[in-house]
Amino acid sequence: MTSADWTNLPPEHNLSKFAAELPSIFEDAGHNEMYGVRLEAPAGGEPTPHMTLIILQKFLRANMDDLPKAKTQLTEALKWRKTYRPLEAKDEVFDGSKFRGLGFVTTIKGAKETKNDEDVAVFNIYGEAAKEPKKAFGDTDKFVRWRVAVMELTLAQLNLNSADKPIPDYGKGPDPYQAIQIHDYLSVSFFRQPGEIKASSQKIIDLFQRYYPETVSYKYFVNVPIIMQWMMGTMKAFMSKDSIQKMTWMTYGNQLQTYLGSDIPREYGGTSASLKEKALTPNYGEATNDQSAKVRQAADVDD
Ligand code: HEM
Repeated sequence: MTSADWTNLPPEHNLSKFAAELPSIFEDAGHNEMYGVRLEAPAGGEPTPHMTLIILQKFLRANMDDLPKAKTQLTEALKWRKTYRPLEAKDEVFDGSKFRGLGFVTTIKGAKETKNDEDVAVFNIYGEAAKEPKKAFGDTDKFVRWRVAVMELTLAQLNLNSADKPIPDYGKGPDPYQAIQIHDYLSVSFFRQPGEIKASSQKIIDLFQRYYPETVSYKYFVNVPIIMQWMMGTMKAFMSKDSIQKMTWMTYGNQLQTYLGSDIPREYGGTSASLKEKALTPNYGEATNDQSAKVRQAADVDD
């Protein structure tokens, strides 16, 4: 079955049933925008727009196809977006002295574990932030807002509004509208995790699980010193079984090529430009590059 079949979803399919419930969900949440996409209920005998179905599928998959649970999660996520206004975080100015150098969004061709020609990849250089944990993590709310800005920038790069990637077999195959996530822990070494890191990371893990289901495919943790690999065990306690299965950690940066191929930034031994040269970042109040501005514009949806 090909993506074309999404226009002929049978009414008894869970995605069709979910789409039919959208009007009541919108009314309950008072909002209908998700990741920059205006969700649309089926109307006038027309099929539900492809991008709406892709987003509904994320909520269904995160709930093992349980429709009532998916509906509750979508409603909560829409309510959160209505008040938190995460799209606006992409345009806000963040304190560069706290966050510059910690989050980058780029693209990688030929990643070995995904089926995509090109993937959007988000790099979080948390090893850098751990040198002075109070700076980036001391104010949890500010950190969360910045991390949400990085996430929304990542989702904007996925071009969810273009619906140009095929969705195989009623959504049973891999979802191509997902990013790869890399955490870089270079030069970190703690025997105990500082309290502010623990608080901020737990908060964002919980928030992403609730409001950004199925938006990340594979997660790589690089430059994890052997002495710190115990942390994997403590982090796993906060994560779903599904996301644990898609995580890989490694001691050295250049091991990333084994999974993502050679088109990775130079600092990981790849052939692509370094993150500082090529990647997008949130706004730190300096002249942003044109590409960043364009991405922000493309994802903007009026409320
Ligand atoms: C000590 C320095 C560290 C800092 C500052 C740090 C920071 C963070 C933050 C802020 C998150 C929240 C998720 C996100 O932003 O995407 C996170 C998640 C996570 N961290 Fe760390 N971390 C550190 C060390 C480690 C180590 C040594 C490991 C073990 C390999 C580890 C494994 C994880 C895992 C598995 C997650 C969950 C990722 C997810 O569900 O997306 N962290 N970390």
